[in-house]
Amino acid sequence: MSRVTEIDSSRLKIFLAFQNDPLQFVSSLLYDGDMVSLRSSRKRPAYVVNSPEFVQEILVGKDDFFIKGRSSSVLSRTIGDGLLTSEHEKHQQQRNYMQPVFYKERIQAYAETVIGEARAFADRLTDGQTLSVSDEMMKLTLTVIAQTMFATNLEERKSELAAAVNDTIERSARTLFLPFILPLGVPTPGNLVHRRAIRTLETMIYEVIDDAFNHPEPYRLSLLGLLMDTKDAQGQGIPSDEMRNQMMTMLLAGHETTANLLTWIWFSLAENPEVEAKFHQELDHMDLTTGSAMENYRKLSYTSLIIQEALRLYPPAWVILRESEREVSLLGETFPPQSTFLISPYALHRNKHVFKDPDVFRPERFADGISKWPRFAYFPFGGGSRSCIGSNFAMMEATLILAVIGKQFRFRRVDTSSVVPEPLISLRIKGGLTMAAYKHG
Ligand code: HEM
Repeated sequence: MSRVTEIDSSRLKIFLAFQNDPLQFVSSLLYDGDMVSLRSSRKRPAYVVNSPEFVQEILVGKDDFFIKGRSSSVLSRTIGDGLLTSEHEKHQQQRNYMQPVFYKERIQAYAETVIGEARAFADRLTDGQTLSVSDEMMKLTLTVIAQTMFATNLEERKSELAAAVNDTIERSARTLFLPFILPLGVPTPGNLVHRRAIRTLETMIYEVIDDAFNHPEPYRLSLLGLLMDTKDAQGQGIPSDEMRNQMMTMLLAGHETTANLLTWIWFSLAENPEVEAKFHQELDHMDLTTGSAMENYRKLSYTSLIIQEALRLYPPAWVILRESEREVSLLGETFPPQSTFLISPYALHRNKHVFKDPDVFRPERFADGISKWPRFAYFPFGGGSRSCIGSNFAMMEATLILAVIGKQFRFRRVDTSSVVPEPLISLRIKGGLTMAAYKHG
């Protein structure tokens, strides 16, 4: 019997349902079969993948049959050919030269920066202050990325650059699932906003690259320093437009994801006082001002469970897209070239047959590890050759930011409006999240 089922609806209805509410759409198909065909065009069929086995086959087993396809074309309008968007040998080559930025020793040094920035943020907060937690987390993670990856202090340009990153992400997300992609050169209002945002980011990036060539020493241990030192077999260095692409990649991939995750966590802690109490109990027993940042990070075991649970319920990368380049056989089923596969961690992480009470925020479910679930039932950082290169960095960053701020403050919502997830490039809270900060301890 085929493991591919066909959805019982017209193409137009499917298209509209997806456009209207992508999360609801993918979730509604979760129990309709291991792989659900969307009855899209015969030439370019599309499928929603529901079974961890198929996910593993696509991301790992048969990964060389697939490219990122549409998601790459949309993002490359901003990033160019960077690690997130490049394909084939070029991707492999870029992954090899970028990997050392994420070596353990480097992460240790970044951890000190994270602690410093989180502490500066907490020191500025006052008891009873109302703030946009979503905006503040964006600015905080942007500062961290700029310091660790580009050895650059953004200071007063933080808000402008955060807004520019936001614009590029919003414009890219709005384009991702449109029936056709209008070239960026067409002067629609949306494209003009997008182009302006790219210019803002590029100006900062090229200023930093110029400065790094003139005064290399301060940049030596950053991504930029690594890019400047990298040579190919012929002794050729990386051209500055490729450096620009990799820096743009880090701005887009490495800051919004973590900021959204943190925002979801502050929301979840406020909604789940028992979890919040255990979180504070862990922090009360720790002195984050002594010992190395990395040592402290390793001791924050309950905080780490909270993060894993938030990554389950609110995975920033809510969808992973793949397109087959040629005919491919997956677990005995054959799919034609140019088939699109929609893999949604958001939907799969809520499978009631895998996770008991899937909608409940319960960090303890991770206490004895994840090996009790099928592989790829839980995969917030993707998998295979395209898995997240920054996953260790992200876990360290989120843990230390939560701990440093959580040691002094708790947050409460200031209104009762419902919190709605918004699936852009990464999963946000629609309209942001405003909360009040209260000092404790
Ligand atoms: C909670 C935070 C994060 C989450 C949930 C996340 C998730 C992901 C996922 C699922 C992928 C794979 C996408 C695919 O297969 O199509 C990915 C790729 C990537 N991520 Fe992350 N990410 C996070 C943070 C970061 C950070 C902090 C950085 C950099 C400092 C980063 C850099 C990248 C890059 C460069 C890629 C592309 C890797 C490649 O294709 O070789 N991410 N991320």
